[in-house]
Amino acid sequence: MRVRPFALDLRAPLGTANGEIDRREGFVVAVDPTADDGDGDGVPAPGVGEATPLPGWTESLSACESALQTVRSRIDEETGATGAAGATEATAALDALGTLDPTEVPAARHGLALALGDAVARDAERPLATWLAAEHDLPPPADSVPVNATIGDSPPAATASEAERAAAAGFDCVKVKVGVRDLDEDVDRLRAVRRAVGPAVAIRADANGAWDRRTAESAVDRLATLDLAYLEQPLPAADLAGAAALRERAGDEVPIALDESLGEHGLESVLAADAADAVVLKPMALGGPDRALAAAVRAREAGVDPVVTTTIDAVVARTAAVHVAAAIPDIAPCGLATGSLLAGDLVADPCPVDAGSIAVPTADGLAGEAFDSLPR
Ligand SMILES: O=C(O)CCC(=O)c1ccccc1C(=O)O
Ligand SMILES: [Mg+2]
Repeated sequence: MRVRPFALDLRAPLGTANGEIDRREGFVVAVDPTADDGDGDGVPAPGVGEATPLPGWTESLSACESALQTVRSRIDEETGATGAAGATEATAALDALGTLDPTEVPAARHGLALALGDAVARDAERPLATWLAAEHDLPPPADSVPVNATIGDSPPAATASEAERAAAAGFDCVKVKVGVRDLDEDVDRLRAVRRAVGPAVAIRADANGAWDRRTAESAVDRLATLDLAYLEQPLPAADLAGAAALRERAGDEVPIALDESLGEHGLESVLAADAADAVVLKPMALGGPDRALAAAVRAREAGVDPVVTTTIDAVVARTAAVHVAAAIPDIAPCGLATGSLLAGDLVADPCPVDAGSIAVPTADGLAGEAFDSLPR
C-alpha cells in the first residue's frame, strides 16, 4: 500500500455559509492486493483510492494522514514478515480496513476501501458500479447519472447568470449556496435564479446550517412560491428537532434535505426523527463508497430520497461517487459536477459532465487503466 499526498486549488473559492473552500488536499492510496489470486491470469490487479478530508465533514488532514500511515505500516509488517505479496496483502489490507473507524477517520477509510474495491472489481472484470450493486443485492447499475450544477455565494445578478449558464449547458438541476447573506438577499438571489432558468429546471438551496429557527421559518414561508426541489440543511446540524418541525411547517412546498446532520447524529437518528425528505450522502464523509451505498439503501427503505455528492474531491473520488450513484436505482440529480470547480486535477477526467449528466465508466473497476499513470 502506498500513500501519496496531493493539493489542488479551486478555480475560484466556493462561497458557503460554512466558509470558503479554496483548496483541497488529500492522498492517493494505491494497493496491489490481488496478485496471482488464483484467477489464472497471474496479473496483479492494482487498485487506487483517494482520501481527501474536509474538516467539518471528516477528520483533519493530519489525522487522515496518520491513520493511513498506521494501516500502511500494519500491512507492510504483515506482508513483509513473510516476504509474501498478492493474496496475503489482500487479507492484510482487508484486516487493516477493519481498524479504520468510519466515524473517526472517514476520509482515510474511504481511501483504502476505494482502493480495495477498485482492485477487486478490476480483478472480477466488472465496473465498480456493477460490483457494488451486486454486493448490495441491487439491480444492474444505470449507464449514466444526472447531476446538479453547484453555485456558490455571489450577488443576485451573478448567481442568476451562473444558473443561466448551467441551464444552457444542459443541467436540469442547480444547487445554490445560501446563508452567507441576509435572508432578503438570498430570497432575491433565488427569485433571480428562477427567472433565469424558467420553470423546467429544478432549484435546490443549501444553507449549510446557517439559520436559526426563526430565520429558517421565514425562509420556507418566503420560498414557498419558488417551487424549490429542496432546501438543504437550513438549521445547524445539531438541531434535528428543529428540522423535523420545519419540515412539518413547510409541508410539500419546500422539501427539506439534511447533510451535516448526518455526521452529527448518524443516519438512523435522522430517519427516526422524520426530519428529512432527502439525505445528502458524501462517500468521503461516510467512510467509503460501500458505506455510502448502504446508507442510500437504508434511506430508500425509510422513504427518504438519497442524493450523492462529493466534498469537492479530486478525480479518483469523484469517479467513485459516480459509481455509487449509478448503483442506486432511480437516483435523483447528484452533486457530482464539481470537477469544474478545480483549477487542475490529478489526471484527465474519465467521466466528464455532459449536458447535466455523467456517463458511468464501463471499463473494469473505477475506470480501467485511467488512473494507472498516477504516481504511486
Ligand atoms: O452538492 C453539490 O452540488 C456539491 C457538493 C457540495 O455542495 C459540498 C461540497 C463540499 C462540502 C459541502 C458541500 C455541501 O453539500 O454542503
Ligand atoms: Mg450540503
